[in-house]
Amino acid sequence: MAIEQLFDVLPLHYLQHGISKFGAVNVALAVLITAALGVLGDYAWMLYLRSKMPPGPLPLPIVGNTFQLPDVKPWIWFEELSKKYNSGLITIWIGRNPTVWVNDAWTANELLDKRAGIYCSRPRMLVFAELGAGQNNLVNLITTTQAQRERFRALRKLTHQGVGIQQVKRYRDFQNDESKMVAYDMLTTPENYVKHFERYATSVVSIIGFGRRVGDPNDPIITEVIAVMHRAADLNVPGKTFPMLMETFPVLAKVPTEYAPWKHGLGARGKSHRGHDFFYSLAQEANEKPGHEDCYAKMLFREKEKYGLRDKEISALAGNLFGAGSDTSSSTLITAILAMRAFPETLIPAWEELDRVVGPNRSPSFDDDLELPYIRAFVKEVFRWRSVAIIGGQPHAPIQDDYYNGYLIPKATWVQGNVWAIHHNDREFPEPDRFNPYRFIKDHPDARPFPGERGYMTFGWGRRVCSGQALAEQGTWLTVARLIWAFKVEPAVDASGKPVPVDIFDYTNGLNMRPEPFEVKITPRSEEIRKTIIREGEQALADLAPFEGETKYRMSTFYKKS
Ligand code: HEM
Repeated sequence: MAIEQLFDVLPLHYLQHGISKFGAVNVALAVLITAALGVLGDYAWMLYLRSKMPPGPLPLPIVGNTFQLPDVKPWIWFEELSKKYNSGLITIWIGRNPTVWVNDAWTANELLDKRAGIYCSRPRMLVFAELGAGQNNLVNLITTTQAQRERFRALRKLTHQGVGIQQVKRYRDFQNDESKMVAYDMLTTPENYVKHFERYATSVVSIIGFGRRVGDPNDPIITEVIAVMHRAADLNVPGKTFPMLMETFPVLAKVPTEYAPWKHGLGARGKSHRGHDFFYSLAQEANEKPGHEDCYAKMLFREKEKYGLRDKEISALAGNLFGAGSDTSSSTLITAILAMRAFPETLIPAWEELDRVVGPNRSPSFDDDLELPYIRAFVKEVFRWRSVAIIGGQPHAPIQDDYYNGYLIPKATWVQGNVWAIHHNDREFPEPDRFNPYRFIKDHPDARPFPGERGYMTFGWGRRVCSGQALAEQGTWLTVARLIWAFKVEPAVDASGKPVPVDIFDYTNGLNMRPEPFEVKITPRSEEIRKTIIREGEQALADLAPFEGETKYRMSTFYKKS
């Protein structure tokens, strides 16, 4: 577009030549007039597009709606706007980029699922992709050309060979064992429940990826990877501090980081994508180590030639397990604890069901699933109530101009599913902030129609739906069922003996959100159950022994914020 090109085509020597020939004042005037005309023309183009696109607040030239964005949690504002304009789709201009927000389950289903062939691409993303995980990483891959689509299919196929529906059934035993370790660790340090969940989630993907478990909750791989994920999740929330100028003027991303405060330390020259080297090193280390022949890293090296895999792709595929799988899965479990603490009445039918079907002498396993419909509903409600990927992960982008209800959605527009609004609509979920598993019990008066068989949109849509969904659903079922079976979750008490309240709205501001730290009292439901947890935990630890091992690599030595 005009303005962007202006920056690209104004080499300095032309300017110097112009000044010596026409004088500084005249050149300055000419530059000013050209710039003003450029801005005007550009704004006219923005307004023209706006008249065709879904409704939304009036954008300003160059900055769009950026300075109207709230300081935190813009998804709540988008939900309000969607109600105000009475439209499932709204347009928000982040700088000069129009972004379309889908606030309604039926519209999301219509566009992102039913028209999956059109909405299968990602837009160009400076912050998340080019300065972050890489635009050629599967999660960010643009699929507008045939060659890109073929690469996407190959990378996605390889991911499915690691965590596809059939594959994850093979992981049930060790995933179950790691989940038993959570219950076991909760007996001694229940106050560290967040750490136990992070260890569990990281260990599961580490075993899958590298044949190596993560046994220590303070292992730097947990803290370092999750810290990077939180930073990426914070930086990518559209807001006044969102480095949106770069998305509008990609040329700004080329300015050396030390002179570019708007880059927030991203993409330091010569250090960009260093995280990749870390994951490549982990994968190579696993590949060279004897044993665990079926781990994902070894599979990637085996398939390297067949798929023409570059080192960066191996690194990205291996890294995605951690990047996409550890923070998301652990945050979901923290939400489950918050729900148990804030809505204790929902545990009573769960305990009744578990006591009837499972009893105190063993913990629940997958084989019980069909006989535990309320537990299944409970887990679904955890996914719905406070979905971790609150704006549905990365944006989709249509590969051609598309129309919906007469509105234009131009090719390559950011189209983002507002999962908050979708799961918060009281037409589908009456009293949406109330945690209520009965919404997912068939024919129950609290159940409402919802597109798709799962009843929630926590894992995204269409061809970009989360590759790790089966693994995450399986692991969340196992761990939530076990936690309910094992523990009472009650208010913590302060020094004066008063119960410590919790706030069900007090969540972080990242696009992967989790509850802010809260205190809670977690104790075994009975002495018999406590003994079972110990017995099963000791057995699980013995069964997990073949996965014990150390890595010599640390993320912090590869990936430095400048
Ligand atoms: C509770 C846990 C999880 C949640 C809520 C979640 C959610 C999501 C969402 C919303 C997306 C974007 C989908 C879209 O663009 O429509 C996504 C993408 C993705 N997720 Fe997950 N995820 C979870 C766990 C995992 C795990 C455990 C893995 C792998 C081990 C994983 C791997 C991926 C990958 C590779 C993509 C990119 C797919 C693509 O662009 O083609 N996720 N996830």
